[in-house]
Amino acid sequence: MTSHLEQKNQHHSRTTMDAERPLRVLIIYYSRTGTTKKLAKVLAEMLNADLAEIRCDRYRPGIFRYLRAGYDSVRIKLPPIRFPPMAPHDYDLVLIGGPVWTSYPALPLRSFLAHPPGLPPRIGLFLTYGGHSDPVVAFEAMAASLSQPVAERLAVKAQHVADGSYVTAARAFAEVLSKVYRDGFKV
Ligand SMILES: Cc1cc2nc3c(=O)[nH]c(=O)nc-3n(C[C@H](O)[C@H](O)[C@H](O)COP(=O)(O)O)c2cc1C
Repeated sequence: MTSHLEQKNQHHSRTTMDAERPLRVLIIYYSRTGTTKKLAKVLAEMLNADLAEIRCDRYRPGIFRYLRAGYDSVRIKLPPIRFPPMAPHDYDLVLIGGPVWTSYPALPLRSFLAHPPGLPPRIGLFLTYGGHSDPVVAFEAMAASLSQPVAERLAVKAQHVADGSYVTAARAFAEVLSKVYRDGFKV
C-alpha cells in the first residue's frame, strides 16, 4: 500500500530537469545499538530510499566494546569497516548518518568518510546523540571530510528516538529534501 507520505513524495520527487523521474535516494548509516538505524529506516520509508549499512565488528554491543569505542574515539583510531557493494554515485542524493561519539562522528563513520566511494554532488547528513554534547562539532567534522557541500542536516537525541517523537523531525527533514529537489537544489 502506498502511504500518504509516499504519494506526497512521489509528487514532490519531480525535478525541473526530468519531470518524470523520481528522486533516487541512498541512506548510508552506521549504528552500534540501533538508535540511528531506527532513524535511517524511517527516513528510508519517507523518501522511498535504499539503505546501506556500514558495519564494524570492533564495537558490537556490550559494555567492554562501549568502553573500547570511547577509548578508540578519543585516540581517533579508525577501525576496519564493511560496506555493501553499492554505487552511491548512481543516486541523486545520498544521506550519511550515525551516532556522535566523544563529540565527533562515530569512528566507523569516520573510517567511511576517510575513504568514501564515489558520491553524488548532493549530500545530506544526520546524527543521533545522547545530548551531552552539541552535534554541530560532529556535523562540521563530517562536512570537512566531504568535497560536496551539505544540502541539509538533521540531529535527533537518542531519547527522542526512544519516545517516538523523532518521527516528526524526520518527516520535516524528508519534506525539506523533497521540496528542495522539486524546486531545484541550490547546492
Ligand atoms: C563511545 C560513545 C561515545 C559517545 N559520546 C557522545 C557524545 O560525546 N555526545 C553525545 O551527545 N552522545 C554521545 N554518545 C551517545 C550516542 O551518540 C547515542 O546514544 C546514539 O544515539 C547511539 O546511536 P546508535 O544506537 O545508533 O549506536 C556516545 C556513545 C558512545 C557509545
